[in-house]
Amino acid sequence: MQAISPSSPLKSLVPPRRRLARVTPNKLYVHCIYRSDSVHFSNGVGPSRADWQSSCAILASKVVSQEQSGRDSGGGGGADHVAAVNGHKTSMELSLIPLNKGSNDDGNSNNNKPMKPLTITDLSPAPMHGSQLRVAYQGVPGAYSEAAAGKAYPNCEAIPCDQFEVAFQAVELWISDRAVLPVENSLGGSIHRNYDLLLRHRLHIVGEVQLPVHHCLLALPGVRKEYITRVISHPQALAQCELTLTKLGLHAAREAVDDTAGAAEYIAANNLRDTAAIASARAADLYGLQILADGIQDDSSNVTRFVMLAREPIIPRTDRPFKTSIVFAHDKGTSVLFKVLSAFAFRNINLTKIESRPHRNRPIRLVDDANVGTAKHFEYMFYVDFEASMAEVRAQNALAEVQEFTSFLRVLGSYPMDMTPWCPSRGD
Ligand SMILES: O=C(O)C(=O)C[C@]1(C(=O)O)C=C[C@@H](O)C=C1
Repeated sequence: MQAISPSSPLKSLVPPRRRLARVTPNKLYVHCIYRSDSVHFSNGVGPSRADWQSSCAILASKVVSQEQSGRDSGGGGGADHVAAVNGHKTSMELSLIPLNKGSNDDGNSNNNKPMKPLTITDLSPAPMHGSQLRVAYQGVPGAYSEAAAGKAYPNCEAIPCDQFEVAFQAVELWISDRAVLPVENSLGGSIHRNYDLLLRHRLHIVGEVQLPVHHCLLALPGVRKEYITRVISHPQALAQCELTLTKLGLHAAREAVDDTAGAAEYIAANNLRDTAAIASARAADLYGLQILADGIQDDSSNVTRFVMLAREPIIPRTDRPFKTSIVFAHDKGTSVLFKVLSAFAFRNINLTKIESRPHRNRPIRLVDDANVGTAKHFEYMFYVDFEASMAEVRAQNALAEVQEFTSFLRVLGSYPMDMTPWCPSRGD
């Protein structure tokens, strides 16, 4: 992986008004896997389930034809599979593979010969500016996000950005091909800011990586622990090392900065002899700091999960384990969350994560009760990750059912799960 200059992370790229893609309340957004844009349906009277179904029809038709042949040959299947047809039982009419009406290079007519089927690479286009994939991340070189970019795309050009939002913009404005974004850590929990940004922007999750995070306490050469009055780092890193810092006998003030490596760079640039940074060993190398303490995370199996974002979704597959991430807001009614979750449980779809965030556009729901007055509930956006590919009929049916109980539903992405063996190690 090649990193670009430490001193110049990308800064905000467009005026704020253009930056924000607002989510309209009470609208149903469902992402159609085969399109670059999102399908946008009104959630008023009329189209609801049927709309979502037709947006998935192309996908369903392919899967159903496979399912059908499996069943015909005694391959099993059930009610779930049949329902997935979404009224498009004649699946072939929706085939994605166009017929080539022209001639081939020899001048021979090849009418009605199917062209080569589309592959993942067709829909996940290679960069236009050369062979190297450009991957935006928040922070400066030496940040864990840069390491995650390298794990996800080993030969990429990593592009530092000063904020998470800038990493999104870098992809949207074609400065970068992908963004890598931390979403949760085993000690610190969810990175809420990024959940909110996933909703505000229209990028697609195309992959995930889990990165063991191994923190070091860094200071200028010659500085001893006793001189340290301040420890600076990313808030997540400070939280991940809270207990160990105390155990080390450091009674220093904690101060949050934008990223771990940026903290190291700041100490070096300002020759701060009373300040230490929590960052990676690679950051120590890059900025000429010494390691005062190694492996200071409160748990040795500290791990951060990152997602990769792109302008286009990838085609979901069934030949390897996939995960799908969705976000929804529930509709009126009782036991809605229970009903939504059971749509997955009934189909044996494992949920790996559920997260709720305030519904910014509609923060409060009023529930009138003649006897006791008006109850005010908070409204939420629910983010759910589940272990299935959107190419699976059971996943399509689960979402069709979820849609009945939700006022808003969007598929953030269906992507291969990170299946690399788990080995807590130096995460730098
Ligand atoms: O500051 C960095 O080095 C980052 O890449 C950010 C970040 C985060 O946001 O969680 C990434 C991984 C670690 O959990 C700590 C910090």
